[in-house]
Amino acid sequence: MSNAAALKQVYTLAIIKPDILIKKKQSVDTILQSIGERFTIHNDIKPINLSVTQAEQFYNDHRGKFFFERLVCFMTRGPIVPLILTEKNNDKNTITSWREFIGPTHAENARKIECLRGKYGSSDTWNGFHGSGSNDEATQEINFFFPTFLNDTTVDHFK
Ligand SMILES: Nc1ncnc2c1ncn2[C@@H]1O[C@H](COP(=O)(O)OP(=O)(O)OP(=O)(O)O)[C@@H](O)[C@H]1O
Repeated sequence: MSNAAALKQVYTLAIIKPDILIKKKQSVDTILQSIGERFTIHNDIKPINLSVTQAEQFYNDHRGKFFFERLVCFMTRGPIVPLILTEKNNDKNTITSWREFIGPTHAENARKIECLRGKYGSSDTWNGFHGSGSNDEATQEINFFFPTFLNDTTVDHFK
């Protein structure tokens, strides 16, 4: 593996999901501030809307599961904010750290601990936040939303 490939793995792809932008709009600045205290945000913070085709593609691994249609419907219901993040503490793994920060997928588990999903999520589907599950997934998901970022030579990927 080249150095560049190894160092690029520090990124993760986070999403603030539509439930936050629809139901908890007044909390977005607070959420972004708390994210910014722990993570560096590498992209412009810009709400975008996913088409059904894009949402189906993004969650393709879940195709066939009982919640797939519900998930696609939810993710296309309103704007989302995709974020490229790195953990500010170099001793911590960005992907694990962000997933810990957002908390468990299911609302009932998330509410038991201090985490973003526990605080702002509403249900198993409307759970507020996404985080890449692995380095490969992070690369794939960053390329999905930001096709030029990982190959952008004007970005310092070596920090
Ligand atoms: N049992 C379920 N019932 C309803 N919705 C679900 C269920 N499991 C997952 N989902 C929805 O599908 C998304 C993707 O599921 P996945 O298993 O990948 O969870 P995750 O990795 O915690 O979430 P994400 O991929 O969004 O970070 C979840 O975040 C949630 O919105």
